[in-house]
Amino acid sequence: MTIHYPQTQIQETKKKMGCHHEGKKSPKPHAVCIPFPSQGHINPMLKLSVLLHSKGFHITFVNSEYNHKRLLKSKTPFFVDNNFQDFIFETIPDGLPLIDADVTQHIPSLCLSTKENCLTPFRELLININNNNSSPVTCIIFDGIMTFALLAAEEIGVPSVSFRTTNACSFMCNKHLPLLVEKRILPLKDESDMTNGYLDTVIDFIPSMKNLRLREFASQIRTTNINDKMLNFIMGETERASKASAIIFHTFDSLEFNVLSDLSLICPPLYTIGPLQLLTNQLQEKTLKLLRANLWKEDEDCVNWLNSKEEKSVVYVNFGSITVLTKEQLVEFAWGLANSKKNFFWVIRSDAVIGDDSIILPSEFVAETKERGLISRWCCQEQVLQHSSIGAFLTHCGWNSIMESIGSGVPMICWPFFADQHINCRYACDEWGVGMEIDKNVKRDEVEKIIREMMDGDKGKEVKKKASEWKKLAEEATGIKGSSSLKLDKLVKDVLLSNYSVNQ
Ligand SMILES: O=c1ccn([C@@H]2O[C@H](COP(=O)(O)OP(=O)(O)O[C@H]3O[C@H](CO)[C@@H](O)[C@H](O)[C@H]3O)[C@@H](O)[C@H]2O)c(=O)[nH]1
Repeated sequence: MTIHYPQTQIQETKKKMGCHHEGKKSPKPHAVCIPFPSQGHINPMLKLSVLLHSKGFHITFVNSEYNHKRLLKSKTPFFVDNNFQDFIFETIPDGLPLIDADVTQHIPSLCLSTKENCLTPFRELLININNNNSSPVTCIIFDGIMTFALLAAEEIGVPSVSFRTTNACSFMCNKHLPLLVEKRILPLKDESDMTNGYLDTVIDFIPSMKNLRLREFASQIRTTNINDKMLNFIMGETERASKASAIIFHTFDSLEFNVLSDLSLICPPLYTIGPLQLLTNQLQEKTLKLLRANLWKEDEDCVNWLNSKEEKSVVYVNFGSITVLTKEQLVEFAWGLANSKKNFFWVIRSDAVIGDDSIILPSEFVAETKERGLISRWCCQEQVLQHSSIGAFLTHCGWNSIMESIGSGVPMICWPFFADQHINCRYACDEWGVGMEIDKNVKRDEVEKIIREMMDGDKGKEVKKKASEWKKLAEEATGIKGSSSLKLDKLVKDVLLSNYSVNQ
């Protein structure tokens, strides 16, 4: 797939920029950062933006109108009354009908809508910035699945960097989807392939990734239709990422060394910058360091409750911002937690259960666990994972959750839900040794058993040891001379300032 840059559009955009930035003296380099408009993408982009701000960049951070309203409503500390110098929030529409509810938008619709509808308002925004702002745009950092931004960057003549908020392994899998199609492994022959063992087909031709199974690839590719929109969306966005000036992965070198080496042969320059929270934690400027963007309102402080619990005695349960559970799954998890007899802190989003507005947990469960269980709607996950009372994290394996857990040395119980979470789970459990997997078809007995094993068993001991080893490596990567810190500096110097210095 090739991108065609319409020359007339490039000229048109430049014409609309009354004052071209070429030759203009720029007081500060100006990075426009545009995340995919969902929580798991906004968080890492915000952290990266804060880091760039600390390196002297003026930042414009572009949210969708829908999310901006929610961020104001959720009263996330420091977001509402932000008046940070040179850190500006702007909005563009995401193209979906506006709804008046704090819910996860339908992700496939959001993917297709941003692709179709966001270029025009984004282009207008860039023109406005360049016409009205004393520091014109000098680079664009766009979410890895928002490649329409490449075109806008080309039109205004600045470098553009793709920021993958998932890991290098999942990108490597996506890169090889066309080969799976060519080998007729995809699409599925018919619906029965979903259940007849076909998804266990071994895929042994992906560089540096051994013994993969088809089910570990992005779940959206499980289709019988070669023209399926999401299959083509993923292949298209992955292919177009190669047109960027560089690609950033939210990871660190030692974690994905082999895959990164092989990817570097077929991609633009790669920059591994993570775990991001370990880098932002080192910043001096407190306000920006604490800048967060919660789409859901945080519940009352859970820290007091955690403070009352013994060290490493609490199982933290959180399935991120997109996962939805059936009522049956919710109840199985509930009884698994109750029967394990361990302390637990469980976050259940207000829109996390299918077909139900309110959370319905059996009253016997509530009575049984009231002394040792806390349930909340949303929390500050980073803070929770760093709390000394947390002994394990029952997670859906969203990549941020894994990076936050690894950075805090917390072992994981893995229950992947969709997208890249299957490959994340596979690597967390089999390659890095920091996780134990729960069967998709969740049953209370298994939940109880795996929690006990993790908290008290021999396998649990091994996994905890690995988790603290990886924490050390993550700290090394983010130390002053660590690979992630050096890569961030190199990205700034070699890519993000390349246009800026030309203008000086
Ligand atoms: O109560 C909560 C729940 C979540 N979070 C934060 O929200 C983010 C959630 O991100 P993630 O763990 O990656 O889960 P998702 O929201 O599901 O993330 C989406 O985006 C990720 C990055 O692209 C992908 O890896 C996932 O598969 C995809 O579902 C993390 O930073 C959490 O710290 C909170 O602060 N409080």
